Order: sequence, then C-alpha cells, then structure tokens
Amino acid sequence: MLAESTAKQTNVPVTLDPSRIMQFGMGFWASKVLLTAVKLNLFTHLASGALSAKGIKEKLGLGASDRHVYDWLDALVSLGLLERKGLLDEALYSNAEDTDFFLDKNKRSYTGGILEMANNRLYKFWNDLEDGLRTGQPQNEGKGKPQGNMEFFTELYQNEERLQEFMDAMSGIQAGNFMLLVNKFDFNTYDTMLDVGGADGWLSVQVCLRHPSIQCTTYDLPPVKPLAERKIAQFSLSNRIRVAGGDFLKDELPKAGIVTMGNILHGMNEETKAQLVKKVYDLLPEGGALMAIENIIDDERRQNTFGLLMSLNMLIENGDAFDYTMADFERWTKAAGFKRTERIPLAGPTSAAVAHK
Ligand SMILES: Nc1ncnc2c1ncn2[C@@H]1O[C@H](CSCC[C@H]([NH3+])C(=O)O)[C@@H](O)[C@H]1O
Repeated sequence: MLAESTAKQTNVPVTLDPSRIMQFGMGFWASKVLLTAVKLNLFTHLASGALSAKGIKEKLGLGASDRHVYDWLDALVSLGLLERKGLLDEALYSNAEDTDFFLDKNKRSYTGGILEMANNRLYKFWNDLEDGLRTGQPQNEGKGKPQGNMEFFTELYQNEERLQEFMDAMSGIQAGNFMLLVNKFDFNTYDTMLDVGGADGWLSVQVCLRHPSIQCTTYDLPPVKPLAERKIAQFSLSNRIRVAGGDFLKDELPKAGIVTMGNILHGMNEETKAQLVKKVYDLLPEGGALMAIENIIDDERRQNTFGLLMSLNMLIENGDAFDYTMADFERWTKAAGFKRTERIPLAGPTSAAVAHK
C-alpha cells in the first residue's frame, strides 16, 4: 500500500504546479512588505522625488543591514509597487504611478487609511481566524467579552487616534466607489438624502459636490459628529449637509427621499439586517430608495473573493454578521415591501444595491 502511494507521488503530472498554493499561503509576507512601507510613509517620502536605498534608510531611520533594506525595496519593485533605476548602492527608487496616486499621504486620493488599519488592527486579529471559525465569536479588541453586532465601535471610539484611524480607513476603502457612484446615479432626483452610518460624511460631500440641489443628513454615533463637521466645513458644505448623532438601531431616523448605507448592513446578522431594512422602508416616501454600497458577492459565490473575505472580516469584527449577494438583498428588501432592485457596479469588488419603494 505504502509502495503504491509512494509510486503515485513520484509520478506527479507536469501540469500541476504548487506556485498558487505558495503565493496565497505565504501571502502574508507580501502583505507585510506593503503594510510596513505604508506605515513607514515610504511612498509619501518618494512622492517628493526618487531616493537611493541609503537615503531611504536615513529618512526612515532604519537600522537593518543595507542588504535587507535592498531586499525590502526590491521586493516592492518586484511586486510592481516601486520603480528602480540602477542596482543596489547605485539604485534610485521611485513610486510606481498607481502607488504615487493612492499611497502618498499628501494627495486627496490617498487610500492607505484602510491599509494602516489593516496593519495596526486587522493583521493581528486575522491570526485568530481559526478561533473565529471554531467559536463563531469576534476576534477583535473585544475578543472574549460579550459583544453584539457593531458594538466594537463603542470600545474603539474611546481612543481618539483609533476613531480617526477608522474614519480614514472607511474613507480610503470607499473613495473610488463614491466618486464613481455620484457619476453613475442621479441623486438629484431626490430632494433629500440620509446617509446612515455616514462616518465622516464623505459620501454626502461627494454627492453634494456633484449634484447641486440635494440636501443631505449624515448620521452616525455621537463621537463621530465633530469629525464629520470638520470634514464638511473643509468643503464649505455645512449649509447643505446636516450632521446628526444617534444610534440607528435604537433611535428614530430622520426622513429622506433616499437612504444610503455604505458598509453597514454587512455588519449585522440576518435578523438585524431585516429590521434595519424595514425601518428604512417605513421612513421612505413612495418612490423613495434604499441604497447599500458594499462588496456585494456574486450570486454563484465564485468570483468576488474580496467580498467573501470581507464577510470573514465581519466574523472577526462582529461575530454572526456577514456580506451577502444581490439575491439576498432582493429577498430582504422585497420582504420589507420594496418593489424592485438594481445593482450598480462600482470600483472593483463593490456595488451599489438599490431597492425602490
Ligand atoms: N448603532 C449605530 N448607530 C449609528 N452609527 C453606527 C452604529 N454602529 C456603527 N455605526 C457607524 O457605522 C459606520 C460603519 S463603517 C461605514 C462607514 C461609511 N458608511 C462607509 O461606507 O465608508 C461607522 O462610521 C460607525 O460609527
């Protein structure tokens, strides 16, 4: 028996290749190479001009050997995130075009907030995915304490720095989606918009900049209010965007023609999702709409890897919460009374799922 299986093993078909398995299995190496570069502001430094490895070592205060600094930088070159002219001590490093656009902190297009949070929080929490799968319990800073869906915010927001980091992470991950959305969907057909869980008001800002007459309310937990007020003032939109503080599960919500929710429904279990959908249905007028902007998973659950992984991230953050397909969204919204749904594809794995009353 043993001899037969050994014989089979040596007869490996040439078409089989372990490189994909290794790429994903050791994917945390590449992940940390990038996350560390973001944390050390490498791309922001390089946005002002190309630097040698020696120059980078000095600017970043690195104590590793020259060889390991070359390895780190050249790994980023091999991943397509940096460009390089010359080799080793004669090399000059600069940002690749997309890295320069998305990872320079001084540009408005900076999306590194989500990567900063990935480095500071999610990376270590994901080490406990196994515990999450075994127990169904959250694995974030509240691990081991009783916590319901979306309750981790209370603990997170006690720390100003973490609050700001979370806001920047949200704006970072949604920036491209919101910019596309305001060009693909005519918000001006509604007089008023309510953004539930609107964080620092970024969606309302984008909507108002693009659509001249709509009035918005951005609604979030009270500690978030000052951050939203600050952001909205930066764009001189305080006359068009109201900032409201409260708990969208417990408190009454303001009425509006369209209610948006970016990455909100996925933070809840099925029962709470259905309750919130119904609550929104009841406050909308006839002809009103609910829009969820999320990493909607394809109905066959084969394509949208990011959406599936985001759903596991909801296990890590919220326990029994999960991301969902358009078929799920249609089922929940029809049960609440909505007439029809549509899906608007946005950047990469994200879509806007819209339900019309
Ligand atoms: N019970 C609650 N009531 C109001 N806001 C909440 C509640 N629970 C969580 N939030 C907020 O919901 C947001 C989820 S993160 C999503 C933020 C934003 N809509 C986006 O698409 O990027 C955070 O800003 C939380 O502060």
